[in-house]
Amino acid sequence: MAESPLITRVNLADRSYDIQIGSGNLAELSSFMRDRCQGSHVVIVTDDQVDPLYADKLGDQLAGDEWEVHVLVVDAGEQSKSVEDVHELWETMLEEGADRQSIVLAIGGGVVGDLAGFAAAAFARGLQFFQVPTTLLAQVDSSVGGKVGVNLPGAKNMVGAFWQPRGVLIDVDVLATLPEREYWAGLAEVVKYGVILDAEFFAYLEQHVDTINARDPAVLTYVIERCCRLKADVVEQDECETTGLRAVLNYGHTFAHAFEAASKYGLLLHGEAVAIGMECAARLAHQLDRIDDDFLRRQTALLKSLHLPTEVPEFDGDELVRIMRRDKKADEGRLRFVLPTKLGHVELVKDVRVDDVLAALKAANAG
Ligand SMILES: NC(=O)c1ccc[n+]([C@@H]2O[C@H](COP(=O)([O-])OP(=O)(O)OC[C@H]3O[C@@H](n4cnc5c(N)ncnc54)[C@H](O)[C@@H]3O)[C@@H](O)[C@H]2O)c1
Ligand SMILES: O=C(O)C(=O)C[C@@H](O)[C@H](O)[C@H](O)COP(=O)(O)O
Ligand SMILES: [Zn+2]
Repeated sequence: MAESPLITRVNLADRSYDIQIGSGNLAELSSFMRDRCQGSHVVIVTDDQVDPLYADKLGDQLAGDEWEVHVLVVDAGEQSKSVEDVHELWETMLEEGADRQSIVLAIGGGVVGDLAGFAAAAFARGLQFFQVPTTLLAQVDSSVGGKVGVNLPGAKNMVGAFWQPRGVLIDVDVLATLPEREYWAGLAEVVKYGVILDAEFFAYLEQHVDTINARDPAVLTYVIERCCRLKADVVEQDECETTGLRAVLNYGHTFAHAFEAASKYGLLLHGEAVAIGMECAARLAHQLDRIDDDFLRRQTALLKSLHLPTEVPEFDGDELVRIMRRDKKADEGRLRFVLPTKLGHVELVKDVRVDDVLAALKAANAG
């Protein structure tokens, strides 16, 4: 018999919600939603790869349980996280009769979650929203915490909102169909959680590399639950990144977002960019005498053992720095980076010198 799902709660006053993690629990989607929202009109947003695998059947499940269902399908991939795509979603939602009582349900990876969440946040000034994340990255990170939005060509996630879901339903079974590259990319955010918040979890990852690479369901369930809990603890204390605490979740992302925008979102997956970004951030911290050789060695080794890249592709360093100045953490154009001091602890560091950033980019490739 399947084990009962785990539930972890994100406590945010009247915006609190459950993250349910289980195996085979997508069968309970209808009751999961019914217990947590008003209304009966559901707009499912998914992509053209997840639709035939999961969203189509989940739509049938909901329709069979007396929900009125519309399924909106975008092209798979980062290019769909655009102003044009969200505009098209809004137009279609209007045509399909969506109103303030409608519910937006994202079924897919982080692209679908961020896009659908932003469509929900702004349509009629805010619709109820649920997440069914189907990539590892979305299960450990993007479906939790309420950051939703789209990219501009020159700046990642530049237009968006904080809009919490009513609930997040995670079924680890769906990871069985995830292509290897996408699975590995999700592991970058997993490693991030160990580095920024939990040295013991980092050591657990080091000790379980083989079972993680084999997608062992019990190990994955533990990993997903731990990441969701670590993220929820941060989000509960700084929901809208106002005190600076939430910025710790951005470790490696100042570099990562610059790589993604510089390559027009077409070269690296987000998780791959984060892995390289963490390597660069660690190199930067090492240059600034904030971490020792052992930290650097362990982070690089773990990333590599999980099939993640650590070398920076051919980019113009000055162009990367220009993009980094638009990072949402930048302070009037002055660069700020999340840098570690030891495994399990990072800090937001201001006034980092451009020469040090350029040197870190070079050092990532020298190691
Ligand atoms: N909001 C946040 O807090 C947050 C956090 C981290 C990342 N993100 C964002 O998430 C995005 C990346 O998300 P992603 O890595 O999930 O990429 P993605 O959404 O593009 O999904 C990756 C690919 O896997 C396919 N796929 C999804 N589930 C599948 C399954 N179960 N089986 C087979 N194929 C499947 C998709 O069709 C897609 O082609 C980026 O835009 C990033 O900025 C947001
Ligand atoms: O939830 C957060 O906060 C994060 O920073 C998580 C990141 O993994 C994620 O990529 C996020 O979308 C980055 O946000 P941004 O504000 O830097 O665009
Ligand atoms: Zn990320």
